[in-house]
Amino acid sequence: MAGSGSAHLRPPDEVLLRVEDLVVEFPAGRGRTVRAVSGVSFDLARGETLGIVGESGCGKSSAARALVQLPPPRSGSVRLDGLELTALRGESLRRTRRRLQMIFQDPISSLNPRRRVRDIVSEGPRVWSLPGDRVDEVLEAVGLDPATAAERRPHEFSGGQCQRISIARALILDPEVVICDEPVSALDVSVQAQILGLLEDLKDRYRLTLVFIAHDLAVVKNISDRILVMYLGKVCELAPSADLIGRPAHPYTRALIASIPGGGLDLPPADKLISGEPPLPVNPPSGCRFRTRCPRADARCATEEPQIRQIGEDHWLACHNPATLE
Ligand SMILES: Nc1ncnc2c1ncn2[C@@H]1O[C@H](COP(=O)(O)OP(=O)(O)OP(=O)(O)O)[C@@H](O)[C@H]1O
Repeated sequence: MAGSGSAHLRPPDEVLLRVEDLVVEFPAGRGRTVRAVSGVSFDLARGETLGIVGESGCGKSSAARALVQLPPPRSGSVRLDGLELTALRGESLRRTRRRLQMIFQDPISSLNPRRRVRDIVSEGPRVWSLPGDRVDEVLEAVGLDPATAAERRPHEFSGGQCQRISIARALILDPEVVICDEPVSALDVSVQAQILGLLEDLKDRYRLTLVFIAHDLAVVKNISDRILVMYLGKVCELAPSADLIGRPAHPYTRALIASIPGGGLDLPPADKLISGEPPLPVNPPSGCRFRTRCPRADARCATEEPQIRQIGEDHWLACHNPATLE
């Protein structure tokens, strides 16, 4: 049975990955802890792409890493096909982790500069004792010519090509879920579109389920089936992509959309929808965490934390004073 912060979760048998009440904490000096992720829940059906968006520091990467238990969350549940990952240790955790692969923001620094592409891509299968003879296949799948690319080293490639190599390195392990943490943020805009297109193709070809993290809503809006908006470690809003972009209800989601050039909605300028800087996660505001920057905040927002509730078909919101687009 889902808790009050998990009302938006689908029944376990309908989902491949189910994350419930995830809490991630880090030491923050002087005996304090920072709660980077504070009770986040979401799920993914097999073959679905979930976009997770929010400003830098809202806890997206911490949530992503907690899915693969690196490090394990402080509390909460992460279930892959019914298997509780937080209960696994040692070899069984290692084996299960192969099924969830991550792709990171900075492709160049995540590749060992001294090794040839063939060795980089085949390292995973060696470690996992899997057949490593798919190097050519996965290089071809990510749009690199195996005959020329496999014997070269990362510095001979552009940023976009290095990201293709990172994707090949993940694909060769035959993952079910690929967690993409800001995979195009370091790339030129034209290259971003190519990598996004590639991920969509690979998703169909290899029947992948994707978690796609970005600070920029414009990046996730076309690739995601559903989008989850996070603010200061909490879920603000979750809805199918077109619904979230077309009918945003949370003041923070509206501010994110207003900052997309040509966002398509008749919204006030972003600086009228959000003010100031995000508070420090070590000392979050009482009640609704967004209230200190929110033009719609009232007294209730300071005292009562909004719980997630349904406002439309599969559209979920945590806000006392949502906006509607008339
Ligand atoms: N290893 C760590 N030690 C201490 N604090 C951390 C650590 N990792 C993250 N944090 C803190 O947790 C909060 C969330 O960070 P996180 O990187 O998850 O956010 P993010 O939304 O992914 O941002 P970014 O896109 O900048 O990485 C921040 O306040 C950050 O300083």
